[in-house]
Amino acid sequence: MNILEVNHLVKHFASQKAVDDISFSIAPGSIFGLLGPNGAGKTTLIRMITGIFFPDAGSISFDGRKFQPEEDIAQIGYMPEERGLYKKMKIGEQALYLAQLRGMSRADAMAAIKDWFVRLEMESWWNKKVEDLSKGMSQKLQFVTTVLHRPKLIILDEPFSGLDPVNANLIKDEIFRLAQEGATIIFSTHRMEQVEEICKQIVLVNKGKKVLDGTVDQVKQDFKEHLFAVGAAADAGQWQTPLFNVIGQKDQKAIIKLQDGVSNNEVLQYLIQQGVSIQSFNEILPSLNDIFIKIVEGTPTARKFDASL
Ligand SMILES: Nc1ncnc2c1ncn2[C@@H]1O[C@H](COP(=O)(O)OP(=O)(O)OP(=O)(O)O)[C@@H](O)[C@H]1O
Repeated sequence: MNILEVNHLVKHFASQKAVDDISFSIAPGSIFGLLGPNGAGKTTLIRMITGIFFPDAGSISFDGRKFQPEEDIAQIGYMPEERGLYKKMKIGEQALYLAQLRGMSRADAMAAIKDWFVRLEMESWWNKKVEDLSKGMSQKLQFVTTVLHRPKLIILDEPFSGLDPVNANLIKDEIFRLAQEGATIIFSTHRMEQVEEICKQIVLVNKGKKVLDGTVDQVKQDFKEHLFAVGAAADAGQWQTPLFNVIGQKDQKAIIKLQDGVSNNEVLQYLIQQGVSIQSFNEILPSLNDIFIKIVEGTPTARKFDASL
C-alpha cells in the first residue's frame, strides 16, 4: 500500500494553472525527489499534500484512505523553505513547544530533543535564542522540529540550503536513517546532484505538469545517448568508422557516440583491429542535471562536450 497517492490534482491561481493534472504515488520508506524549475508548482503541490491548500480538482489518499488534513497532519512533518521559528524564544523551549503542539508528552519530547541535539551536535544550544543562530544552525533546528514527533511522511523543501558540507552530511545521514526506520521522505529541490545521491524515485514538474516519473536509474537509462569514454593510448582523431563518432575529449579519454544499433563488442573489435591499447571503456549515463536541462530547456545533453571538439 502506498503512503501517498495524488490523483489528477489541479490548483489554479486566477487564470494560472499552478498545478495541472498531476498524479503520482509514493511507497512507504522511500526517499522521493520532487523536482522542477522555479515556479513549476512544487510548493503548491506540497501545500495541497499538507492540507494548507484545498485542490480545485483531484484527490489525495494518505496511508490507504482519503486524506483528512485535520487528522493526518500529525503524521506529516513539513519543513518549508521559508523558516517559521519564533525568533525570541530559546531553542530548547521552542523545540519542546513545537513537539507538544504535535501531540508529544513533555517527557517524551524532552527525551527525543536531547537525543536529537546530541546526534546533531546541538547540545550547547539549549539556552540560545533563535535570533542568535546562523542560517545553517537554524536550518538544523528546523530539521529537528520537523522530525521530532516521528511523522510517517516527512517533506523537506531545500533542506541543505545554508548548510556547510559537514552539516549537510549529518542531515543526509539522518534522512537515510529515518527512511530505514520506515518514514517516507519527499525531498523538494533544484539541486540535482543531491537528488542523485539521495533519492530512489523522482517526479519532475514543469509549468504545472508532470513531465517525468520513475526511478533515478530508469530515468538515466531512458535518456542515455550511447556515449562512451574510451581510455586509450592512441590518437582518437585517426579513428574513421561508421560505428561511432568521436565527439570530444574529457579527462584524457575520448568521448564517442555509437550509431544506433551498434554494440559495444563491435566498437571494441574495431579498436583492437586498429591496434589500440584500451585501458578503459565506460558508458556515460546522463546526470539528472543533464536530463533536467534537456527536458526543461529542450537542450541536447551532449552539448557539454562541444567545447572540446
Ligand atoms: N498564493 C499564490 N497566489 C498566486 N499565484 C501563486 C500562489 N502561489 C503560487 N503561485 C503561482 O503558481 C506557480 C507555481 O508556484 P510554486 O510556488 O508552486 O512553484 P515552485 O515550483 O515551488 O517554485 P520555486 O522552486 O521557485 O519555489 C507560480 O507561477 C506562482 O507564481
